[in-house]
Amino acid sequence: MSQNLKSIFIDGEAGTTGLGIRDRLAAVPELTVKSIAPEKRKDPAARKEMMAGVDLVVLCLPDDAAKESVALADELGDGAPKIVDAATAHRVAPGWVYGFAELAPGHAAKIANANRVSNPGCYPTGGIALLRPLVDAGLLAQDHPITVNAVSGYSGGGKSMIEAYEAGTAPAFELYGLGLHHKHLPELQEYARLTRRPIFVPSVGNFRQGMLVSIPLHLDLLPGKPKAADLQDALAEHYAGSTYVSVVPAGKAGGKLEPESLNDTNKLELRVFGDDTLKQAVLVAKLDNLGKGASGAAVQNIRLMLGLAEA
Ligand SMILES: NC(=O)C1=CN([C@@H]2O[C@H](COP(=O)(O)OP(=O)(O)OC[C@H]3O[C@@H](n4cnc5c(N)ncnc54)[C@H](OP(=O)(O)O)[C@@H]3O)[C@@H](O)[C@H]2O)C=CC1
Ligand SMILES: CC(=O)N[C@@H](CCC(=O)OP(=O)(O)O)C(=O)O
Repeated sequence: MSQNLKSIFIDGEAGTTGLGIRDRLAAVPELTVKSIAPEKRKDPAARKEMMAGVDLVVLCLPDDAAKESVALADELGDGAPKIVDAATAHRVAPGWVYGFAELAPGHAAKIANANRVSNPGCYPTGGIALLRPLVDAGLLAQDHPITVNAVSGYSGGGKSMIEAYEAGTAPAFELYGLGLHHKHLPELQEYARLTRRPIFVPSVGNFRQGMLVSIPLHLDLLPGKPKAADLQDALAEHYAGSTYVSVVPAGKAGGKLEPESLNDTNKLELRVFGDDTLKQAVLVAKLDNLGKGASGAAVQNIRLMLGLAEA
C-alpha cells in the first residue's frame, strides 16, 4: 500500500449517509477509510483516538453527536483532523465553510483551504443552486418573497424513515415542515443571500431516493421584468464548465419532471419552466438526496480538502 494514502474516519459509518460515503470512498485509490470496532462506535474515547490518527473525519451523525465529535476534535489541538460535517449543526456557524463548491466563483478554493466544512442539506442544495446566481446577477431582489416547494425520497429521513416506508407503515405522500421552521431554512436564507425568510414546504413520497426542489416566480415582479430565458441564461452562465451542475432546457421535459433519474450520481440539474405571456416561471432543481444532496457532495468536499483532482 502506498505511503501517501490519506486516511479518513467516518463517524457514523453505519448510518444512511455514512454508508453512502464509505461506498463512494471505496472507489478512490488515494484514500483509505479507517473503521471503528462496531461496539465502540458511540464511545467518545475510541472516536477521539480514531480522529487523532486520520487526516480527515466525516461526521454522519445526529446534530448533538456531531457537536460532541467536534468538541472531541478540539481537544486534539494541532493534532485535530480536518472535518466535514454532514449534519445540520454547523451550516451557518462561524469558522465553518459551507460545502457547496459551486456557490460562487472562488468558493471551491475556500473549501480546499478549509479545516472545517459543513456539508449542505439536500433541499438547500437545490434551492441555493437556483436562487443564488439570480440574486448575484441582480435578477432577483434579496427581499423578494420566495416560496420553495420540494419532494424527497424517503431515504432523506435516515434509518427510521427508511424502516417505516419499507415496513409499509408510512403514508404514500406527505407534506411536512408546515410549522414553517424546517431545519434547512437558516442555510437556505443565508447562502441564497435572501433578506426575507423564504417559505419552505417540503414533502416526502413513497420512493427511496431522488428529489425535486421547485420555486415559482411571477416574472413581472422581478427587477427589470426578465423573461424566463434571461433566468436560464444567468444560471447557464454561472454553471458554465461545472462538472456536476447543468442547466437543462425545460422544453425537453414536456411540462413534467420525475425525481429519480439522477440517483446514484453527484449531479444536479436545473431547469427554468416559463411562459412569458403569462409572465410566470417555475425554477426546478433535480438531484439525488443521497448524492449531491449528501454523500456525493461530501466526497466532492473531501477530494477538494485533501487535494485530489475532481472525479
Ligand atoms: N439521509 C439524508 O439524506 C441526509 C442526512 N444528512 C445528515 O447526516 C446525519 C446522519 O443522517 P442519516 O445518515 O440520514 O442518519 P441515520 O439515522 O441513517 O444514521 C445515523 C448514524 O449515527 C449513529 N449514531 C447516533 N448517535 C451516535 C453517537 N453518539 N456516536 C456515534 N454514532 C452515533 C447511528 O447509530 P444508531 O442507529 O445505532 O443510533 C446511525 O448509524 C444527520 O445529521 C442528517 O441530518 C445529511 C444529508 C442528507
Ligand atoms: C425526507 C426527510 O425527512 N428529509 C430530511 C432532510 C434530509 C437532509 O438532507 O437533511 P440534512 O442534510 O440536514 O440531514 C428532513 O426534512 O429533515
